[in-house]
Amino acid sequence: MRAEERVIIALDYPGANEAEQLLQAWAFSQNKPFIKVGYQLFYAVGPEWVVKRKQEGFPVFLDLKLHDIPNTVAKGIESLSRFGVDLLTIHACGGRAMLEAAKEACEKAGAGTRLLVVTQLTSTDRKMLNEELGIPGSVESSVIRYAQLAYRAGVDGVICSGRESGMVKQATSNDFLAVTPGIRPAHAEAQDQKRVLTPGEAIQSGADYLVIGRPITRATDPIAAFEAIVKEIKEVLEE
Ligand SMILES: O=C(O)c1cc(=O)[nH]c(=O)n1[C@@H]1O[C@H](COP(=O)(O)O)[C@@H](O)[C@H]1O
Repeated sequence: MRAEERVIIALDYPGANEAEQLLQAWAFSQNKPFIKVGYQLFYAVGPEWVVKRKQEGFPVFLDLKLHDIPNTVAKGIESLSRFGVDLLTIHACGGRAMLEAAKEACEKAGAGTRLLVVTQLTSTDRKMLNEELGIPGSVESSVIRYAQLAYRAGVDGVICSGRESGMVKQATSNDFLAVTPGIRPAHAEAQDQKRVLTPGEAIQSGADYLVIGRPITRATDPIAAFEAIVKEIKEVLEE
């Protein structure tokens, strides 16, 4: 996979105008970047906008992080799979029956959509895990536990921080996708993220894709920021 294909730009914008302004840069390019549409944009623009981006050639990650009883999640995935996006997300803490039902629904749709499982959010640190959520042990051990559960349920991969991607691969399989948010170029502020790595570090640790939002979308020159990240990844891949 080329360096530019490993970056997923999180289009966390309030509406279509802001998102389209960024995507304009690739209007005539054959190599469109991977984009992620999350709650904020999806609830504002709806499915048609997402389907249109797919038709234009953008690989799309529709990140709605479903979490409910197995039947409800499976029916939700059934509806979402019709959009023909590349990636969808559900939460690991829904448990094995939920994960299996979601995967079955995704496969049944036959659109080739891959299903990812959110382990522990990258905004979670050990103190929060232990004291607020009441889950004992380290964040890493919880991520690995969820990743193994997800792997056994037959989904395609997990969302975890770059700090855990190598461990996830070791505990599951090298083909099991590790998609990592919480990416911050050196010296950038972590903001609400707790488990952060630089783009180069995340790739080095075995991440397949990096999800990056504000370091690109809030940069004074978002395209230059995207290109600098791609350059950093390239350097690591060529090492
Ligand atoms: O599922 C995700 O993409 C996700 C999981 C997670 O654990 N942490 C996380 O930050 N994300 C998403 O990744 C993006 C990170 O954005 P920035 O912090 O702006 O780079 C956001 O769109 C989050 O919703």
